[in-house]
Amino acid sequence: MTAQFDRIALIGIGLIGSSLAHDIKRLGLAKEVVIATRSAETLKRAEELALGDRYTTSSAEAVEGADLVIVSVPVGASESVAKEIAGSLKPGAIVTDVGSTKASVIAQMQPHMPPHVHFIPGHPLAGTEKSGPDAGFPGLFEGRWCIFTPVADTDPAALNTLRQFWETLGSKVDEMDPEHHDKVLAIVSHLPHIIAYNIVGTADDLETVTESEVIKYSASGFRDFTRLAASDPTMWRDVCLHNKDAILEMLARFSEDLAYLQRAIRWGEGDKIFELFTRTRAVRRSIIQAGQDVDAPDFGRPHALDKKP
Ligand SMILES: NC(=O)C1=CN([C@@H]2O[C@H](COP(=O)(O)OP(=O)(O)OC[C@H]3O[C@@H](n4cnc5c(N)ncnc54)[C@H](O)[C@@H]3O)[C@@H](O)[C@H]2O)C=CC1
Ligand SMILES: O=C(O)C(=O)Cc1ccc(O)cc1
Repeated sequence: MTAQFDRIALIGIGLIGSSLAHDIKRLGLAKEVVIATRSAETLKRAEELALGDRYTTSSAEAVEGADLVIVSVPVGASESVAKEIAGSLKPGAIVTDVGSTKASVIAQMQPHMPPHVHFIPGHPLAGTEKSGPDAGFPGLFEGRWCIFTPVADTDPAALNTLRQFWETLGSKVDEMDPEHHDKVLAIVSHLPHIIAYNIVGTADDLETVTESEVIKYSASGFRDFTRLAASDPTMWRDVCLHNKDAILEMLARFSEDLAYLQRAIRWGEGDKIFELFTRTRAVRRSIIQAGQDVDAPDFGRPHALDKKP
């Protein structure tokens, strides 16, 4: 297969950047891959893992002559990266990102993008709780959604090129407006992580009361939460701060529904409890029927929220 790109620059080489590097190499998608990351230590590790062809701690240097630039850094670092690369981007380059929140990333990056490049925000709905260059692996994006949230007047040819790139990695591509993306992801991804961080934090506080029995007897339900709660603190702090409105809206709704369940338990209203648990069981069945692998990290159908009243 002939390389789709002459030079790809990967800015940030953690779980997502390194998974992209593995796939780009495996599938021969670029003649050259240039890797940039802030810390010299991470860069050295990326080189040891032979993730690219050239390595630099300067994002500006990395993007020189690149026809595709993929920014894979915590969303709070988007503006500083955009500022750093803006003056070095090649005319006609496609600049994309993989951030878990979209409206904030657009607000941080778009103002710095020169008119001669194609800025196309994106978000692969694929990942794990691990981070850093050792965490990446080939095939992470296979069978997963990648959502684009294009800005006004996006060049259809550039959009198509980026779509082909993700499809070559095995992803299914969808488009949404950024605000809708942020609402959907708040409920299907951000809230589950926040709930996990919270319940594991509560259990940890209770450790002294329960004499370490929380950890000793942790059953699979709790263990599932600890996986999510082991996710990268910087990345998830940034998600919370950069999707604040949608997360607070969903948390308010969640708290209301929790209060309903709490009340039903207090008053012994078994019918209400049974009805809710039956309804939620059906959700998992419909995810399986839709062809989603529910045992792997996944987010179900991107438009699930549309069905809510
Ligand atoms: N972890 C996951 O499961 C998923 C993460 N994402 C998004 O992908 C992005 C990257 O996440 P991960 O790869 O998991 O994080 P990570 O923590 O594994 O890697 C982040 C990388 O960015 C680098 N970095 C941080 N600030 C930088 C800066 N100013 N300039 C250059 N490099 C910088 C770090 O050195 C590191 O190499 C985040 O925006 C996250 O929201 C999207 C889908 C899934
Ligand atoms: O590990 C998991 O279960 C995840 O949820 C991974 C993940 C985290 C953040 C994203 O924006 C997309 C995927």
